[in-house]
Amino acid sequence: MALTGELFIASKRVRRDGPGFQAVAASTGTPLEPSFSMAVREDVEAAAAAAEAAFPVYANLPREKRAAFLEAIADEIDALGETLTERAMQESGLPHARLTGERGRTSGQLRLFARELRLGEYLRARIDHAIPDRQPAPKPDLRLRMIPLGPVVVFGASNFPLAFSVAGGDTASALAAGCPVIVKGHSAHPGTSELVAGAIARAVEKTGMPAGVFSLINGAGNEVGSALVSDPRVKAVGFTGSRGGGTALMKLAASRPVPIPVYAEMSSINPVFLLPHALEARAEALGKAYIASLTMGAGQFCTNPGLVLALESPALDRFLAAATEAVSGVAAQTMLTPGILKAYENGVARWASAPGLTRVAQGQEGAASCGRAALFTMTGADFIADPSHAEEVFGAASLLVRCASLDELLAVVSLLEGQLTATLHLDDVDTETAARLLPILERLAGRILANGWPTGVEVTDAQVHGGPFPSTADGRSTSVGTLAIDRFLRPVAYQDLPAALLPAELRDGDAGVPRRIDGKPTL
Ligand SMILES: NC(=O)C1=CN([C@@H]2O[C@H](COP(=O)(O)OP(=O)(O)OC[C@H]3O[C@@H](n4cnc5c(N)ncnc54)[C@H](OP(=O)(O)O)[C@@H]3O)[C@@H](O)[C@H]2O)C=CC1
Ligand SMILES: O=C(O)CCC(=O)C(=O)O
Repeated sequence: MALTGELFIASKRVRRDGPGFQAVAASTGTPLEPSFSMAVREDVEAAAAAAEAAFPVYANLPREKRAAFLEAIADEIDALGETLTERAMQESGLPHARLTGERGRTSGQLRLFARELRLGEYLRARIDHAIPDRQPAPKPDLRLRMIPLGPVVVFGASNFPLAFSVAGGDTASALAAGCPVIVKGHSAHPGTSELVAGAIARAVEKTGMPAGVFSLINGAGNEVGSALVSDPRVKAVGFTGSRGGGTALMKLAASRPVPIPVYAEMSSINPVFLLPHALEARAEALGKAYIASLTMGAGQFCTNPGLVLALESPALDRFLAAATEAVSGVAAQTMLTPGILKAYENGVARWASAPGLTRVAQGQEGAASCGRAALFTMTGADFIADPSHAEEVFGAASLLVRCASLDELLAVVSLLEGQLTATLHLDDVDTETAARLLPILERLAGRILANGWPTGVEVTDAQVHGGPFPSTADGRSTSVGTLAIDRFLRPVAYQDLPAALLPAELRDGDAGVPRRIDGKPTL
């Protein structure tokens, strides 16, 4: 399937003359064909106008039609097979097995949202019947359901070119909610983006969706993304990337005449707690597993274990020895972009020159495009003196904080910012310590794990991939799992409306969706 380098406006390919840009092979820096069009202001305008025109039609389609559309996108992505995986490998430098898995995750989550639409639970349908003779005043008839917000802008993420990009979780959940999507493609993988956009455009045609339900816009610099977030027709934003980028978009969205929500997933260091008995029982195995999680995908996961906390003990020395040995054997790995590599190297250099931090191990040297894993330690007391070292270093570098007591460990935790995850390694005998930590971790993070590692987010109904700022912009939400649909919905109540005007799910009789009627759950 030949790439054309075109944009997609209202599901149609559009070429822009003028300066374009090329992707580069992540491992060699060699430019890749073709040249990609850069969007101009009128493309933003056209995409927003088309999304706005499509919205009332798309939002009011029967849920089954939207479900069939999502499944058609999934089928088209699966059909791209190796063509998609190979281009994503070239552009991202990520390995084949990882991208094959990510392709399956991408089509799988589209199908999961199709199921969510059929279930209809997300509508939160509620009916409170009128009580005309209630004293001292009659009770009105009230009925509630969730409706879509309107056009959504999604920023593709560099580190998940499939599952968090053009047809990733943000797009799948927004389309499921009934919102047209305009994707701002990531400049690191324009070919991958074009292949996936082509799949969506074919699904639009096959299932008869309004064309404006999807656009893909590329453009370097911040101009195109900022113009999209500022457009009055856009009603919400999904973003995965840097803290700087996410907070800039939050400010922009909040300063619009009509502010809109930005669901940005930004930085997280995912603290891991090695509780004493678990550490004593399996220090070496934990040390090895830690480094495997840390270095997966060159550490370019927002869920990677960037901070480990434990109490001083001989078992901690055994853990560190195993982790040190494992890091030393890790080959350098290609990083996503030269910019991300440079930011990683700067972060490691910052840690290496900071008083109180010791670099205890580093991975093997590699090619110029590769990042070297690195492991640092410091004491709890030094961390408390300068908690700025808790800033995310995006890549395979991690910091082990050796604490003199549980109180010191708790003092370190109190200095941490909001996190996507917190992990406990524990045995039965550690339960009391874990119970002390748990309420603190609930306030800190969106997902709490026991005896596992945070990388690799399962896409399910009960997943939360979110957390307090700065891990995300809004800790009340998740960007993975079916609850992600909530970000793009809002409730509307209908008071005393005639049945003929009510949406089908709110009429009396069997509506085929779970509802709460006069306080009682049905179905
Ligand atoms: N926590 C996480 O999940 C992730 C964190 N990162 C962090 O981000 C760093 C850079 O990676 P990258 O993926 O390029 O992330 P960025 O945040 O730099 O960029 C992500 C997207 O947002 C756009 N963007 C960024 N800032 C603005 C702005 N101020 N206004 C409008 N649009 C903006 C970019 O557009 P354009 O390219 O056109 O500028 C790009 O499309 C990494 O080194 C890492 O620290 C990266 C990926 C995931
Ligand atoms: O660990 C995962 O599967 C997801 C990680 C993620 O969301 C990210 O790195 O941006």
